[in-house]
Amino acid sequence: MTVPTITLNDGNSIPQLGYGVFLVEPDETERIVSDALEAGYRHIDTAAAYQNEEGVGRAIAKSGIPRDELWVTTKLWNDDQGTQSAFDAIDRSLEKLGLEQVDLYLIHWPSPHRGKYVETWQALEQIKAAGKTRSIGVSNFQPHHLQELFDASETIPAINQIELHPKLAQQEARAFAAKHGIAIESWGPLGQGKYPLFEMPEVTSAAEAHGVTPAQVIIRWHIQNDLIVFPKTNSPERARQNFDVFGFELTADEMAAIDALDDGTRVGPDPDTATF
Ligand SMILES: NC(=O)C1=CN([C@@H]2O[C@H](COP(=O)(O)OP(=O)(O)OC[C@H]3O[C@@H](n4cnc5c(N)ncnc54)[C@H](OP(=O)(O)O)[C@@H]3O)[C@@H](O)[C@H]2O)C=CC1
Ligand SMILES: O=C(O)C(=O)[C@@H](O)[C@H](O)C(=O)CO
Repeated sequence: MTVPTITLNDGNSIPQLGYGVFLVEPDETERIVSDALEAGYRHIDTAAAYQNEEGVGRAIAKSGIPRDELWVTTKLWNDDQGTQSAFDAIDRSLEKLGLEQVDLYLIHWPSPHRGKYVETWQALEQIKAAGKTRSIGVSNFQPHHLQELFDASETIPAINQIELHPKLAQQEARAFAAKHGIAIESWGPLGQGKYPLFEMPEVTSAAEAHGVTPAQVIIRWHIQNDLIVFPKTNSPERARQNFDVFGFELTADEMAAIDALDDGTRVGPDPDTATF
C-alpha cells in the first residue's frame, strides 16, 4: 500500500500516515514498532518524554529497512528548552535511537512560563544546520507563539503538531498554518479514546456505508483534510486496520457531517495554560 506524502516547506516529503508511540511501554516498544514496520508503516512519532526512543531505535535497526525509506520524528521535552540543553537533548535522543539524524525534531510544547521557546527555536535551526535533523518544527504552538518565532528567525517551522480530531478541528490554527506554509500534524487523532467519537452517528453511519470501522473513518477524515496523522495502538490487529484507509473515500456530505462535530473539546492540556 502506498501512503501519500506531504511536501514540507523545506522540500522534504513526509508520509501522511504514521504510527505514534505515546504510552507505549518502553519494554514493549521494540516489539510493537517492529509489528508496525511489518504492517507497512514507515513513519514513527516518538519523543524524549515517552522514554521509548531506545525501543524505536532497536526496531528500526532490526527491520533492515533502508534508513531513507523511514521517517522518524522525536521531540525536545520542556525541561530541555534553552540553547545548550537543546544541543544536549538532540544528542541524547540520537544516541537512544541509534541514529545519526532524525527526520523531524520538534519543540514539544511552548511551555510559556519558561520564556525560552524562541531561544530554543534558534537552537533547533543550528541543530538542523549541523545535520542532526532533516526538518524542524514545533508542537502545541498557538498562532501567537508562531508569530514570535517569525519575528525572531528566518526559518518557518515545517510542521506544527497539535491536538486535532473531529471534536477539536482547530480551524483557526489550520488557516494560520496554511497561510504560512506550515503542515499540520494531528495528535490524539482518535480523541485518545477519551471521547466517544467511535459511537457518534456521523461516524458510525459512514463506517457502515463503507464497510469499515469508526477508527478508519476518523483516520480517513484526517487524510482527506490533508493532515498528517499517526494513531497509536498497542494491538497489531488495530495497527493493520488503522493503516488500511486508502481503499475508500468519504463523501463530501460525510466529511461535512464529521466536520460539524467540532465544538472545541480538548482531551489534552491547553498550550497557553499548561505549566509543565
Ligand atoms: N505533541 C504532543 O503533545 C502529543 C503527541 N502525541 C502523538 O500523537 C500520537 C497519537 O495520539 P494518542 O495520544 O496516542 O491518541 P490516539 O488518538 O491515537 O488514540 C489512541 C487510543 O485509541 C485506541 N485505538 C487506536 N486504534 C484503534 C482502533 N482501530 N479501534 C479502537 N481503538 C483504537 C488506542 O487503544 P489501544 O492501544 O488499546 O489500541 C488508544 O487508547 C501519539 O502516540 C504521539 O505520537 C500524542 C499526544 C500529545
Ligand atoms: O503525549 C505527548 O506528546 C504529550 O505531550 C502529552 O501527553 C503531555 O505530556 C500530557 O498530556 C501531559 O499531561
